[in-house]
Amino acid sequence: MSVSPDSATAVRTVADAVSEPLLSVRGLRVSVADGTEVVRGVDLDVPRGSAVGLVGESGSGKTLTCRAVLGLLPAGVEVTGGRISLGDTELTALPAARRARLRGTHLAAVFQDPASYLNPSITVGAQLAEVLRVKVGLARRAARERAVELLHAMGLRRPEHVYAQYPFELSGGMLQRVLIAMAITAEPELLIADEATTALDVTVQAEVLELLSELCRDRGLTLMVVSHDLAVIAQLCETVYVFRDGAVVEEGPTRRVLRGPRHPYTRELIRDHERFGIDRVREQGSRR
Ligand SMILES: Nc1ncnc2c1ncn2[C@@H]1O[C@H](COP(=O)(O)OP(=O)(O)OP(=O)(O)O)[C@@H](O)[C@H]1O
Repeated sequence: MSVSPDSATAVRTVADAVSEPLLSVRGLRVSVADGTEVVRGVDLDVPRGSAVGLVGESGSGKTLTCRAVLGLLPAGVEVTGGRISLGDTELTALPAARRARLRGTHLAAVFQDPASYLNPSITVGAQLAEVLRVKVGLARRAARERAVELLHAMGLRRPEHVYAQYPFELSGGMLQRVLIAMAITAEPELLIADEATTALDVTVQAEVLELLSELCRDRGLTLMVVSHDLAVIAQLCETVYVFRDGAVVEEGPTRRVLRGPRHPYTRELIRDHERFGIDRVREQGSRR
Protein backbone atom coordinates (compact mmCIF):
# COMPACT_ATOMS: atom_id res chain seq x y z
CA MET A 1 0.00 0.00 0.00
CA SER A 2 1.36 3.41 -0.88
CA VAL A 3 1.06 6.32 1.49
CA SER A 4 0.49 9.73 -0.05
CA PRO A 5 2.81 12.52 1.15
CA ASP A 6 -0.19 14.19 2.80
CA SER A 7 -1.21 11.18 4.83
CA ALA A 8 2.42 10.51 5.76
CA THR A 9 2.62 14.04 7.12
CA ALA A 10 -0.62 13.50 9.01
CA VAL A 11 0.73 10.27 10.52
CA ARG A 12 3.94 12.01 11.53
CA THR A 13 2.03 14.87 13.13
CA VAL A 14 -0.15 12.54 15.18
CA ALA A 15 2.86 10.45 16.22
CA ASP A 16 4.81 13.56 17.21
CA ALA A 17 1.92 14.89 19.24
CA VAL A 18 1.61 11.57 21.08
CA SER A 19 5.33 11.24 21.78
CA GLU A 20 5.85 14.84 22.91
CA PRO A 21 5.85 15.13 26.68
CA LEU A 22 2.90 16.94 28.21
CA LEU A 23 5.18 18.54 30.78
CA SER A 24 8.74 19.46 30.02
CA VAL A 25 11.05 21.04 32.57
CA ARG A 26 14.47 22.24 31.41
CA GLY A 27 17.28 23.59 33.57
CA LEU A 28 14.92 24.61 36.37
CA ARG A 29 16.54 26.65 39.11
CA VAL A 30 14.77 27.80 42.26
CA SER A 31 16.26 30.00 44.97
CA VAL A 32 15.02 30.87 48.45
CA ALA A 33 14.99 34.31 50.10
CA ASP A 34 18.62 34.26 51.31
CA GLY A 35 19.77 33.48 47.75
CA THR A 36 20.46 29.76 48.35
CA GLU A 37 19.74 27.72 45.26
CA VAL A 38 17.62 24.74 46.33
CA VAL A 39 16.67 23.41 42.87
CA ARG A 40 19.77 23.31 40.71
CA GLY A 41 19.14 22.71 37.03
CA VAL A 42 16.41 20.06 36.99
CA ASP A 43 15.37 18.49 33.66
CA LEU A 44 12.36 16.24 33.51
CA ASP A 45 9.69 15.07 31.07
CA VAL A 46 6.24 13.75 31.83
CA PRO A 47 4.76 11.99 28.79
CA ARG A 48 1.03 12.35 28.18
CA GLY A 49 -1.10 9.73 29.94
CA SER A 50 1.84 8.42 31.96
CA ALA A 51 2.69 8.51 35.65
CA VAL A 52 6.11 9.85 36.58
CA GLY A 53 7.53 9.70 40.10
CA LEU A 54 9.86 12.05 41.97
CA VAL A 55 11.63 10.37 44.84
CA GLY A 56 14.43 11.43 47.18
CA GLU A 57 15.32 12.46 50.69
CA SER A 58 13.57 15.24 52.58
CA GLY A 59 14.68 18.67 51.37
CA SER A 60 15.95 17.43 47.99
CA GLY A 61 13.73 19.85 46.03
CA LYS A 62 10.81 17.65 44.94
CA THR A 63 8.08 19.86 46.35
CA LEU A 64 9.58 23.12 45.14
CA THR A 65 9.94 21.62 41.65
CA CYS A 66 6.20 20.79 41.71
CA ARG A 67 5.28 24.17 43.11
CA ALA A 68 7.33 25.86 40.40
CA VAL A 69 5.32 23.87 37.82
CA LEU A 70 2.07 24.95 39.50
CA GLY A 71 3.24 28.57 39.77
CA LEU A 72 2.64 28.36 43.53
CA LEU A 73 5.99 28.99 45.19
CA PRO A 74 6.02 30.25 48.79
CA ALA A 75 6.78 33.93 49.42
CA GLY A 76 10.46 34.71 48.95
CA VAL A 77 11.07 31.58 46.85
CA GLU A 78 11.48 32.13 43.12
CA VAL A 79 12.37 30.53 39.82
CA THR A 80 15.78 31.90 38.86
CA GLY A 81 16.36 29.94 35.67
CA GLY A 82 15.05 27.41 33.20
CA ARG A 83 11.85 26.71 31.35
CA ILE A 84 8.63 24.85 32.16
CA SER A 85 6.30 23.93 29.29
CA LEU A 86 2.87 22.32 29.39
CA GLY A 87 2.13 21.17 25.87
CA ASP A 88 2.82 24.18 23.65
CA THR A 89 2.48 26.67 26.49
CA GLU A 90 5.61 27.95 28.14
CA LEU A 91 4.38 28.45 31.69
CA THR A 92 7.43 30.39 32.85
CA ALA A 93 6.68 33.09 30.25
CA LEU A 94 3.07 33.67 31.40
CA PRO A 95 1.89 36.46 33.69
CA ALA A 96 0.65 35.30 37.13
CA ALA A 97 -3.04 35.84 36.29
CA ARG A 98 -2.85 33.57 33.23
CA ARG A 99 -1.06 30.92 35.24
CA ALA A 100 -3.74 31.11 37.93
CA ARG A 101 -6.39 30.43 35.28
CA LEU A 102 -4.53 27.31 34.16
CA ARG A 103 -4.61 25.86 37.68
CA GLY A 104 -7.60 23.57 37.97
CA THR A 105 -8.37 23.64 34.26
CA HIS A 106 -5.03 22.38 32.88
CA LEU A 107 -3.01 21.32 35.88
CA ALA A 108 -4.03 20.55 39.44
CA ALA A 109 -2.56 19.16 42.62
CA VAL A 110 -3.33 17.22 45.76
CA PHE A 111 -1.12 17.45 48.84
CA GLN A 112 -0.54 15.62 52.08
CA ASP A 113 -3.06 17.16 54.45
CA PRO A 114 -6.47 17.26 52.72
CA ALA A 115 -8.35 18.71 55.71
CA SER A 116 -6.31 21.91 55.55
CA TYR A 117 -7.56 22.60 52.01
CA LEU A 118 -11.23 22.44 53.00
CA ASN A 119 -13.39 24.90 54.88
CA PRO A 120 -14.39 23.12 58.11
CA SER A 121 -17.77 24.88 58.32
CA ILE A 122 -19.09 24.03 54.83
CA THR A 123 -20.17 20.56 53.70
CA VAL A 124 -17.73 18.84 51.37
CA GLY A 125 -20.43 18.56 48.68
CA ALA A 126 -21.13 22.29 48.73
CA GLN A 127 -17.39 22.98 48.40
CA LEU A 128 -17.08 20.57 45.48
CA ALA A 129 -20.17 22.05 43.81
CA GLU A 130 -18.69 25.54 44.23
CA VAL A 131 -15.56 24.46 42.33
CA LEU A 132 -17.82 23.07 39.59
CA ARG A 133 -19.66 26.37 39.33
CA VAL A 134 -16.53 28.51 39.27
CA LYS A 135 -14.15 26.35 37.21
CA VAL A 136 -16.62 24.55 34.93
CA GLY A 137 -19.41 27.14 34.86
CA LEU A 138 -22.20 24.74 35.84
CA ALA A 139 -25.49 26.07 37.20
CA ARG A 140 -26.33 25.34 40.85
CA ARG A 141 -28.42 22.22 40.28
CA ALA A 142 -26.15 20.72 37.62
CA ALA A 143 -23.16 21.37 39.88
CA ARG A 144 -24.83 19.46 42.71
CA GLU A 145 -25.64 16.50 40.47
CA ARG A 146 -22.17 16.44 39.00
CA ALA A 147 -20.61 16.68 42.48
CA VAL A 148 -22.53 13.58 43.61
CA GLU A 149 -21.46 11.76 40.43
CA LEU A 150 -17.84 12.70 41.05
CA LEU A 151 -17.95 11.54 44.68
CA HIS A 152 -19.34 8.24 43.43
CA ALA A 153 -16.62 8.01 40.75
CA MET A 154 -14.00 8.55 43.47
CA GLY A 155 -15.18 5.29 45.06
CA LEU A 156 -17.08 6.93 47.91
CA ARG A 157 -20.06 4.83 48.95
CA ARG A 158 -23.38 6.64 49.60
CA PRO A 159 -22.21 9.78 47.75
CA GLU A 160 -25.41 11.75 48.57
CA HIS A 161 -24.72 11.21 52.24
CA VAL A 162 -21.04 12.17 51.86
CA TYR A 163 -22.13 15.31 49.96
CA ALA A 164 -23.92 16.57 53.06
CA GLN A 165 -21.09 15.83 55.50
CA TYR A 166 -18.60 18.25 57.00
CA PRO A 167 -14.85 17.63 56.66
CA PHE A 168 -14.49 16.54 60.32
CA GLU A 169 -17.00 13.74 59.71
CA LEU A 170 -14.82 12.07 57.05
CA SER A 171 -11.71 9.90 57.43
CA GLY A 172 -8.35 10.96 55.94
CA GLY A 173 -8.78 8.59 53.00
CA MET A 174 -12.30 9.90 52.26
CA LEU A 175 -11.10 13.50 52.47
CA GLN A 176 -8.27 12.77 50.05
CA ARG A 177 -10.84 11.29 47.61
CA VAL A 178 -12.88 14.50 47.93
CA LEU A 179 -9.75 16.56 47.23
CA ILE A 180 -8.94 14.40 44.21
CA ALA A 181 -12.52 14.96 42.97
CA MET A 182 -12.03 18.72 43.38
CA ALA A 183 -8.69 18.60 41.60
CA ILE A 184 -10.12 16.84 38.55
CA THR A 185 -13.47 18.69 38.28
CA ALA A 186 -12.36 20.72 35.28
CA GLU A 187 -10.57 17.74 33.71
CA PRO A 188 -7.00 19.00 33.96
CA GLU A 189 -4.40 17.25 31.84
CA LEU A 190 -1.82 16.99 34.62
CA LEU A 191 -2.40 16.05 38.25
CA ILE A 192 0.42 16.50 40.73
CA ALA A 193 0.16 14.30 43.83
CA ASP A 194 2.68 15.51 46.41
CA GLU A 195 2.92 13.03 49.30
CA ALA A 196 -0.84 12.68 48.81
CA THR A 197 -1.05 9.30 50.55
CA THR A 198 1.73 9.73 53.10
CA ALA A 199 -0.56 10.41 56.07
CA LEU A 200 -2.88 7.49 55.32
CA ASP A 201 -2.61 4.01 56.79
CA VAL A 202 -1.26 1.34 54.47
CA THR A 203 -4.60 -0.16 53.35
CA VAL A 204 -6.24 3.21 52.68
CA GLN A 205 -3.05 4.39 50.96
CA ALA A 206 -3.23 1.40 48.59
CA GLU A 207 -6.88 2.22 47.78
CA VAL A 208 -6.15 5.87 47.02
CA LEU A 209 -3.16 4.87 44.87
CA GLU A 210 -5.45 2.50 42.98
CA LEU A 211 -7.88 5.38 42.41
CA LEU A 212 -5.07 7.54 40.99
CA SER A 213 -3.97 4.66 38.80
CA GLU A 214 -7.54 4.22 37.49
CA LEU A 215 -7.81 7.95 36.69
CA CYS A 216 -4.61 7.67 34.71
CA ARG A 217 -5.81 4.56 32.87
CA ASP A 218 -9.48 5.41 32.31
CA ARG A 219 -9.43 9.20 31.88
CA GLY A 220 -6.00 9.65 30.30
CA LEU A 221 -4.92 11.83 33.20
CA THR A 222 -1.18 12.44 33.37
CA LEU A 223 0.32 12.09 36.84
CA MET A 224 3.38 13.52 38.54
CA VAL A 225 3.78 11.81 41.90
CA VAL A 226 6.06 12.97 44.70
CA SER A 227 6.87 10.52 47.44
CA HIS A 228 9.70 9.68 49.77
CA ASP A 229 8.35 6.11 49.60
CA LEU A 230 9.71 4.00 46.75
CA ALA A 231 6.85 1.53 47.17
CA VAL A 232 4.35 4.27 46.25
CA ILE A 233 6.36 5.25 43.17
CA ALA A 234 6.75 1.59 42.22
CA GLN A 235 3.00 0.99 42.42
CA LEU A 236 2.05 3.97 40.26
CA CYS A 237 4.85 5.18 38.03
CA GLU A 238 6.43 3.95 34.82
CA THR A 239 9.31 6.37 35.19
CA VAL A 240 11.15 7.67 38.23
CA TYR A 241 13.44 10.66 38.84
CA VAL A 242 15.70 10.41 41.88
CA PHE A 243 16.35 13.77 43.54
CA ARG A 244 19.23 14.65 45.80
CA ASP A 245 20.27 18.08 47.01
CA GLY A 246 18.23 19.97 44.41
CA ALA A 247 19.31 17.90 41.41
CA VAL A 248 18.25 14.74 39.58
CA VAL A 249 20.92 12.08 40.15
CA GLU A 250 19.21 9.24 38.28
CA GLU A 251 16.19 8.73 36.08
CA GLY A 252 14.72 5.86 34.13
CA PRO A 253 11.99 3.23 33.97
CA THR A 254 10.97 2.47 37.56
CA ARG A 255 11.60 -1.22 37.13
CA ARG A 256 15.13 -0.70 35.82
CA VAL A 257 16.00 1.83 38.51
CA LEU A 258 14.72 -0.44 41.29
CA ARG A 259 16.41 -3.56 39.96
CA GLY A 260 19.64 -2.02 38.74
CA PRO A 261 20.23 1.37 40.37
CA ARG A 262 23.24 3.11 38.83
CA HIS A 263 23.83 6.00 41.19
CA PRO A 264 25.25 5.29 44.67
CA TYR A 265 22.53 7.49 46.22
CA THR A 266 19.75 5.45 44.55
CA ARG A 267 21.40 2.28 45.89
CA GLU A 268 21.45 3.86 49.34
CA LEU A 269 17.76 4.82 49.03
CA ILE A 270 16.84 1.25 48.09
CA ARG A 271 18.97 -0.12 50.95
CA ASP A 272 17.08 2.17 53.35
CA HIS A 273 13.79 0.79 52.04
CA GLU A 274 15.11 -2.73 52.51
CA ARG A 275 14.74 -2.28 56.21
CA PHE A 276 11.02 -1.70 55.67
CA GLY A 277 10.48 -4.54 53.21
CA ILE A 278 12.07 -4.04 49.82
CA ASP A 279 10.23 -7.11 48.50
CA ARG A 280 7.09 -5.00 48.50
CA VAL A 281 8.94 -2.41 46.37
CA ARG A 282 10.58 -4.88 43.97
CA GLU A 283 7.37 -6.83 43.49
CA GLN A 284 5.57 -3.63 42.47
CA GLY A 285 8.47 -2.57 40.28
CA SER A 286 8.30 -5.83 38.39
CA ARG A 287 4.79 -4.96 37.19
CA ARG A 288 5.99 -1.75 35.54
N1 LIG B 1 9.55 28.64 51.96
C1 LIG B 1 10.83 28.27 52.03
N2 LIG B 1 11.78 29.13 52.45
C2 LIG B 1 13.07 28.76 52.54
N3 LIG B 1 13.53 27.54 52.22
C3 LIG B 1 12.64 26.64 51.79
C4 LIG B 1 11.25 26.95 51.67
N4 LIG B 1 10.60 25.85 51.21
C5 LIG B 1 11.55 24.89 51.06
N5 LIG B 1 12.77 25.36 51.40
C6 LIG B 1 14.04 24.62 51.34
O1 LIG B 1 14.25 24.20 50.00
C7 LIG B 1 14.80 22.88 49.99
C8 LIG B 1 13.94 21.99 49.11
O2 LIG B 1 12.68 21.82 49.75
P1 LIG B 1 11.52 20.90 49.18
O3 LIG B 1 10.32 21.12 50.05
O4 LIG B 1 11.35 21.11 47.73
O5 LIG B 1 12.11 19.44 49.44
P2 LIG B 1 11.39 18.03 49.30
O6 LIG B 1 12.32 17.15 48.54
O7 LIG B 1 10.02 18.18 48.78
O8 LIG B 1 11.35 17.57 50.81
P3 LIG B 1 10.14 16.99 51.69
O9 LIG B 1 9.99 15.58 51.28
O10 LIG B 1 10.63 17.14 53.09
O11 LIG B 1 8.95 17.86 51.40
C9 LIG B 1 14.93 22.44 51.40
O12 LIG B 1 16.25 22.68 51.83
C10 LIG B 1 13.99 23.33 52.16
O13 LIG B 1 14.42 23.54 53.47
